[in-house]
Amino acid sequence: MAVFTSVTLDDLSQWIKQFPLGNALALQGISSGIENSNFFLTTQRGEFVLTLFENLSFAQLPFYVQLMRHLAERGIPVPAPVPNDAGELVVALHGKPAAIVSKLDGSSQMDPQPVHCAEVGAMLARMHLAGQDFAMRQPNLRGLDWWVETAPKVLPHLAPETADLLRAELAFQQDFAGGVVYRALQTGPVHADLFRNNVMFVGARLSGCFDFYFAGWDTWLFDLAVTVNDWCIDLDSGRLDAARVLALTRAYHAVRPFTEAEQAAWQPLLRAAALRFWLSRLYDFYRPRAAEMLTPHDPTHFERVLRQRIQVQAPALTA
Ligand SMILES: Nc1ncnc2c1ncn2[C@@H]1O[C@H](COP(=O)(O)OP(=O)(O)OP(=O)(O)O)[C@@H](O)[C@H]1O
Ligand SMILES: N[C@@H](CCO)C(=O)O
Repeated sequence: MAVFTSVTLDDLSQWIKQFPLGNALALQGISSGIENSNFFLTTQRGEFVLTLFENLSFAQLPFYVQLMRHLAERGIPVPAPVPNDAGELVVALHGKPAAIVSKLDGSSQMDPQPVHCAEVGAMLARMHLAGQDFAMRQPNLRGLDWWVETAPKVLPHLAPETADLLRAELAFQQDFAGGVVYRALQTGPVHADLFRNNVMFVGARLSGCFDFYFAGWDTWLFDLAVTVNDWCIDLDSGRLDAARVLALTRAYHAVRPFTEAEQAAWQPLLRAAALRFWLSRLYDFYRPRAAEMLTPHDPTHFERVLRQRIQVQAPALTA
């Protein structure tokens, strides 16, 4: 279980009084996350999720929780943060920033079919449009600057040929990000981590998405590339599955049509999205943190995905 900070019902008995939720009745650590300490929390008012943020500061958090509130108010199915009596969405618990959000119905679809991918594509496009009038700005903290800063920390651990791939891809991405095509891409607040395990379904209907704690200002296309690189691939080989790619991208396009620059940038951004998670997984793998139980994600998966995106042409965005 990835619970980095232990919390008991006793710890909550006074703390919960600042929220309009009644008494805390049950608390259960959630095993699946790797970034934060998450708990299912039952109170007299219903079921919620309590998150203690292990890496994010009080200064960084308003962006994420306000974005969730903004999207929830515009009908995007995301967890709504619960304000305390002072109107605050983030409050200290055991010295760490913490938030309570509504619990979504449904369960993850870990074997997605085109029908699920279409739901995800349409929701992502609606989310991008709904974020257009969000007033706060925060960069994607796992964007290019972070890649440049992090690569030297993991390179010494890699075999020479793997290190060459990382260096070459980073150089390619720096070059691409400096070009006219990249600068023409539409930007806004993006989720940036919309993997299968961050979306809920009830049957074939998407019931919500969560885990906004890697959200930030970035290109909409990067968000789409992150999503496609998880939802539309064969997990063993990293290969794209054309039927799922088309279902997801067409559903997105139907809500928010792609621009010419986006079509030109598609393959480079699929590579960028693979690099981003390869790097973060390498970083987590070689610099593990203490947790009660933690299984780090496999970095070689995204190395395979990156090699695939370099070698194999992806289906065109509006084919
Ligand atoms: N609002 C919610 N409603 C229902 N379940 C939730 C909600 N938020 C989190 N969960 C559950 O908690 C689990 C872990 O949450 P989350 O993915 O946010 O953790 P994390 O540590 O930030 O993870 P990650 O490894 O994906 O970055 C999810 O897989 C999901 O089962
Ligand atoms: N989605 C990330 C984990 C952090 O949310 C990964 O698969 O590496």
